Amino acid sequence: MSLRIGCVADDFTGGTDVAAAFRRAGLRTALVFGVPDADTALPADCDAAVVALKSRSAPADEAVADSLAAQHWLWDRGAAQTFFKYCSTFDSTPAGNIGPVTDALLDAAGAPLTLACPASPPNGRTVYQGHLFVHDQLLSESPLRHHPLNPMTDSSLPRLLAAQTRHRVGLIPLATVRRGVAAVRDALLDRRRDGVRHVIADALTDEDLAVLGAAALELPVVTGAAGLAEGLGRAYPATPHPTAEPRPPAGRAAVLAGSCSARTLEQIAHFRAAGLPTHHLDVLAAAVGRDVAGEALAWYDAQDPDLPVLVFASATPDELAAVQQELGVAEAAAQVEALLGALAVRLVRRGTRRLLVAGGETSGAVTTALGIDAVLVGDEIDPGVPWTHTGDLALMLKSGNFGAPDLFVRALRPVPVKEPM
Ligand SMILES: Nc1ncnc2c1ncn2[C@@H]1O[C@H](COP(=O)(O)OP(=O)(O)OP(=O)(O)O)[C@@H](O)[C@H]1O
Ligand SMILES: O=C(O)[C@@H](O)C(=O)CO
Repeated sequence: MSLRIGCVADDFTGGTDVAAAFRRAGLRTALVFGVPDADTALPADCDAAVVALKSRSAPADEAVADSLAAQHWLWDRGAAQTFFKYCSTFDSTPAGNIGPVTDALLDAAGAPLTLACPASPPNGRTVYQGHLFVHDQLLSESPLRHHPLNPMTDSSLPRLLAAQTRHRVGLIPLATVRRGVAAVRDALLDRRRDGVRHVIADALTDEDLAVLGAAALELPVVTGAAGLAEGLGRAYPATPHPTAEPRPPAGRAAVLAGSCSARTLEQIAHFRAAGLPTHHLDVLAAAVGRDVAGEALAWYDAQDPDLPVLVFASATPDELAAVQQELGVAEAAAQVEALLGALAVRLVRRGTRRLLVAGGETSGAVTTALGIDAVLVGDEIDPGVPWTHTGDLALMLKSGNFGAPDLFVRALRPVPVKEPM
């Protein structure tokens, strides 16, 4: 069976988030890491595939080239429709690549226009009169105004997008969305007659996104975050799947954390408070040649194999600043990513079968070190945080701020071993 929908996501954990949304909508979904090639094999019998790139902060020409390569690969596997997934907080700058990538995907598809909506109501992201809200605050008044890479100081999506494309940008307001699918389709035709290429739509709820998804079913290119992906996925007629869903295997369980976000730090504290074993990686010691990975492995070998373990480099803002001051930001990140990647390989060799990785960059380092290029998306444990499967390994890639504080403990509970009949 060939794919029905293909998705290009601009980062790894965003890819995981959107893949979970397609699966929630009833589509059997694969997640592919990095630009795939002819040898990249998809799990059998998938309706949707998400190619997760690392293009969010990349220069526009590089992001365009990678996104087009992914789109062609997805077309070759039957995906007639392309969904471009960016962050629900529209992370980008005036020199950003959301506009250029969307224009390139539209040009390649020969499509006149696209529907765009980054709303993700379960995460508090809504769009009203073209303005993006984060919970009860405008984007530009939310903590995202201080984002280290892309400070978001404007909430107007039409203005943000107009700065990134030479084409016309328009809006479908909430009143039209609330009139239903036919009204949105009519509005799309009107905007097309007016020469608009990027049609931003308001949405406050999952029901609004279901209306938009149904109205966008025939568009070759649709863009947004996980909310619209789920709406679109629900508009596809259900198909039966002969292949059984994989379950997380029994076997040792471990967390590798490189994310320093507040939520990850809470999750680590919760794991420790639950009495489960944790081990801290000393990044400065690794930088001066101490065998920090070897020490971590010796620690792992000494633990009760029935308990999940957690190995972390994650640091508080003050600790992080001190390490970065000593090593430089890039060198510090490279040390951490090399350590966690090498550890992932050695833990899996020693029998870890459920591996939870915290952090987008960290996830990239771990999947690369493990040589994993595609996984099948399985049970979602918290919104946007599913188990994924490859061979006899279950992998969970967690975005820094995703998941409840007790996620690590809940996700890594022992898997009941089936009684023999
Ligand atoms: N102790 C440390 N010292 C210096 N750098 C660290 C340390 N711990 C982690 N890092 C670096 O911090 C960065 C964390 O980014 P990562 O993307 O993994 O997490 P995140 O930003 O919380 O997640 P997301 O991208 O999903 O929001 C990584 O590059 C990691 O190598
Ligand atoms: O859309 C979101 O907020 C997330 O999937 C994400 O992209 C976080 O980096």
